[in-house]
Amino acid sequence: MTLLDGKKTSEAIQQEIAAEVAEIKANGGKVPHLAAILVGNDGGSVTYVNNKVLACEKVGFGSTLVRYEDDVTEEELLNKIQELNESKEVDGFIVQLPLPKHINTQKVLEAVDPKKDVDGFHPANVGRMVAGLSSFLPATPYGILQLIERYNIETNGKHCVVIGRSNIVGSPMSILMAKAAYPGNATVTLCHRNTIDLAYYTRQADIIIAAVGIPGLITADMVKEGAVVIDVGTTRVPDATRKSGYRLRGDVDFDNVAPKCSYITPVPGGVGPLTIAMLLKNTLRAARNEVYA
Ligand SMILES: Nc1nc(=O)c2c([nH]1)NC[C@@H]1CN(c3ccc(C(=O)N[C@@H](CCC(=O)O)C(=O)O)cc3)C=[N+]21
Repeated sequence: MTLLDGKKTSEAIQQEIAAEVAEIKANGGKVPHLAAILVGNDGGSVTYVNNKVLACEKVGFGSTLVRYEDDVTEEELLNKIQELNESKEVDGFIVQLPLPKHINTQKVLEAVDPKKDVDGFHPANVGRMVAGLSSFLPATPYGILQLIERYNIETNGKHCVVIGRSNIVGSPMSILMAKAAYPGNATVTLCHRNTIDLAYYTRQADIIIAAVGIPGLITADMVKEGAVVIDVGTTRVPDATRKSGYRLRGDVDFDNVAPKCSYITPVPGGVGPLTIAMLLKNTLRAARNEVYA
């Protein structure tokens, strides 16, 4: 069993990005700049956004964090998005999800200029991805592709079972793994909450990608010997022995599943860190105008 070390892979990617930033600086060019909009004080969201901002500093990007209280109006958010769309300084930006209930998330995501949509959530980028055109790939699926590629994991003709159909992970992942490309060329099954007998599918899987947010959903009896298991879940569960009061748990029962696997991602230290690295990569691509050239 080989651990897919997301931390190490993420650091390698961030070093590559830092080297490119140094080159941009040496040539007197503009340093890439990422902005993030964060609404509310939820501990998880605050941590993730802070990690993104810290990662920007580490690779030499500029960064801006725009914070609002939970009672921000949709209009205020849309005005800020307009300002960021027009900003000469900001190359790409994200609106951290989830947003409060009184805000129409789809309307907000559609207000982002697709050229600055480094989360890849705008329908224009989703459509371009599906059509096989150059687009911003959502950071988590993009990170999973990087892990597969950098560990030289075979995907051609393999049966890949994706669990979870979210717009940000499961759905795009299923599309990307079926594409005529590497990583890709897999036979893909997309399972979700309406799937009858999930284990029937997972037991046939060469590659399992679990992205549902149910801790420990995937147990050892559901996994074929030698399978590749990628765990996207990062659910906070109470843990009195930790200073923070919680710990992160994945969708996979790691201790019992890992011995059966050829490759497996840990949680934390698996897919999560890649999400940050690929957000930076997308920001670099935005700054270079690579996607909509
Ligand atoms: N507009 C938007 N874009 C996102 O990309 C986005 C979002 N909203 N909303 C929430 C989810 C979740 N997400 C994670 C990012 C990093 C880790 C990550 O780095 N996790 C570390 C642990 C971090 C910790 O200690 O909490 C790990 O797994 O090792 C996890 C989850 C991005 N998301």
